[in-house]
Amino acid sequence: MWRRVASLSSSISSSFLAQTASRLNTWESLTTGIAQQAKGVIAPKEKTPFITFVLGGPGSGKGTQCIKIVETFGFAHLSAGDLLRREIASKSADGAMILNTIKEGKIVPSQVTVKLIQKEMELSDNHKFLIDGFPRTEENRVSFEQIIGVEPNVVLFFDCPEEEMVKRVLNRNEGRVDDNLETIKKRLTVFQALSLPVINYYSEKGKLYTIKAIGTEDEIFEQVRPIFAAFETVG
Ligand SMILES: Nc1ncnc2c1ncn2[C@@H]1O[C@H](COP(=O)(O)OP(=O)(O)O)[C@@H](O)[C@H]1O
Ligand SMILES: O=c1ccn([C@@H]2O[C@H](COP(=O)(O)OP(=O)(O)O)[C@@H](O)[C@H]2O)c(=O)[nH]1
Ligand SMILES: [Mg+2]
Repeated sequence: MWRRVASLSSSISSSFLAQTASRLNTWESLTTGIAQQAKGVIAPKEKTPFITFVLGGPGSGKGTQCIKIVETFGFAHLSAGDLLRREIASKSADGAMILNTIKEGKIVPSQVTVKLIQKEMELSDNHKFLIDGFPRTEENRVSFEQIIGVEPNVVLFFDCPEEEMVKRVLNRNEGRVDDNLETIKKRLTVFQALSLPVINYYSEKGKLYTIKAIGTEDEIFEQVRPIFAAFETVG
């Protein structure tokens, strides 16, 4: 956990601090609380974070492929939808609002989702994060950048035909309140209107990797594998 390095920070030489200053900037907002504990010295994390956003319509196979990426490349998997469902289950203050939003296929306010993601990142021992199903709107994206203070290294887009996504969601069988035809239709409209602009943004930034999300799970993973393999080689 990156908290533990806070106590070491006072013994780190100033030249080391100078060398790592730009890296630390990326962690500044995430580490603010910890930095304050360390007598005003910003606590370095052991490694620069490597962030992947995993995007795609409902049922495009994001979660399924994330499991394979975790197994093969050792990322921490943070599913925004799972974090929100956990809030509902824990009967937190936001639980009822989140449940209604999910049933309607709408998007939960950015601050709520970003706070949950931030907490998970802080608690993780890992520095490689797969953020699954987020950001879903431009507002989500900007909010993450402002609150967390970092941008993704890689953005995966699972590109899947609508009729295939509908078929998969209706067969998902996980007892989800949003896996019904009425909600999925709303979700597809929200995806087109609000999520595609985020995907286009990262395409223009040269960070987008588009995966043709039809075929078997293994066939799809063979498109995903080389993307991360290339980053492993670079170091
Ligand atoms: N390549 C695939 N072919 C057929 N079904 C798939 C494929 N990948 C995932 N599924 C199934 O489709 C459903 C939706 O997949 P999931 O990973 O939950 O998608 P998402 O997280 O994008 O909504 C699940 O029931 C999953 O088992
Ligand atoms: O950043 C997020 C992620 C999810 N959701 C809500 O949670 C639902 C389910 O998201 P999840 O990623 O679990 O769905 P999937 O795409 O995997 O079917 C979405 O339709 C939204 O209502 C949200 O508001 N913000
Ligand atoms: Mg999912």
